[in-house]
Amino acid sequence: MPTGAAPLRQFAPHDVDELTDIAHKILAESGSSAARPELLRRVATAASRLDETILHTCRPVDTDDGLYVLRGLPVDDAGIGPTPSGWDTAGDRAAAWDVLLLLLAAAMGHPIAWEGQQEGRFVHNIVPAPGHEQEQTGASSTVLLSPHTEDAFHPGRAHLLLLACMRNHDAVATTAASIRKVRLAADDLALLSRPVLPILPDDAYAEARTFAGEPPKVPVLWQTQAGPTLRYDPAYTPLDEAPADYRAAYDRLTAELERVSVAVALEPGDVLVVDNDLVVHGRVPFKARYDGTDRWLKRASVRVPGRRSRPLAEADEHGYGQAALVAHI
Ligand SMILES: O=C(O)CCC(=O)C(=O)O
Ligand SMILES: [Fe+2]
Repeated sequence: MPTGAAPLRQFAPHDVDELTDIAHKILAESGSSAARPELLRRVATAASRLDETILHTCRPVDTDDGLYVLRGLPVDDAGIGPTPSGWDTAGDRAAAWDVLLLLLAAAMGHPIAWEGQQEGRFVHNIVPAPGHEQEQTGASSTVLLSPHTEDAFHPGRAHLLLLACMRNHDAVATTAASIRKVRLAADDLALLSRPVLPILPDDAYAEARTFAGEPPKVPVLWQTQAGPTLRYDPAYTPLDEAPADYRAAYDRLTAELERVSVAVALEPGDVLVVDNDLVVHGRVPFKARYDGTDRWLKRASVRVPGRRSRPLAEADEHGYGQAALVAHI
């Protein structure tokens, strides 16, 4: 089974019909999947009336894997048209899936967007883009996208990340590693729970990268009643500024995350739901085709109201001037 060790949650056929019918209806009423307030309101109303069995399938992660795959929703490969050559040309392509993903997101919490990323869209298109092959962003391909917490630099980052697969002919895997499977010595846990280094904004946020304020130092690990959570993005963490013992502990965490990492090769219609407090995700390297048949994911981010999985001190962080737009429902 290509999803590796990811727990699979299958939608029943009549749940699939309900979700796709609602998505098409909302899209027809709204004319476009661009998330205007009216569309978000329609999605919220529809999400609040979803069938109990759908809500049960979309329940929070309930294993130490920290993730699951939703399966059963259809993708019409011919109908969605060619894979766009970049997020900026995606526009309304596969728009019914934008609505579908928002509907699932709204069933789990509040969908969020970022003013500074993909023009404030609530559903991002993740496709390999010419000229970006080597970046540490979703647009890359030839490099390993190293494991990271999504939007780790920001206190308003998502609690859940939803990755929906439109197309993946080469079965390119998303990687995922859960902190709940990691084994570390008590000394390492203690050291990594101290605020020693900042996490800087990633390359997807051009404006935040020029922010003048002092970068806040943040802990990598945090203990909650349910177990540890993490905030980790080595590609944007200035590790050479830390003392040697801290760096060594960080390296041991990295090695452990590698040890427990699973590869999830999404199939069209799969929706990978990742708990962003438990799991770091990445992507294996691949060769982009640039012929309209490339791998194509859609991504939504969710905040879960009332969750206590993070240090209270995060409330004082400036977030590098970036604001999360929350679709309050
Ligand atoms: O391409 C993937 O599988 C994951 C990319 C990624 O890190 C993201 O979309 O946040
Ligand atoms: Fe990511």
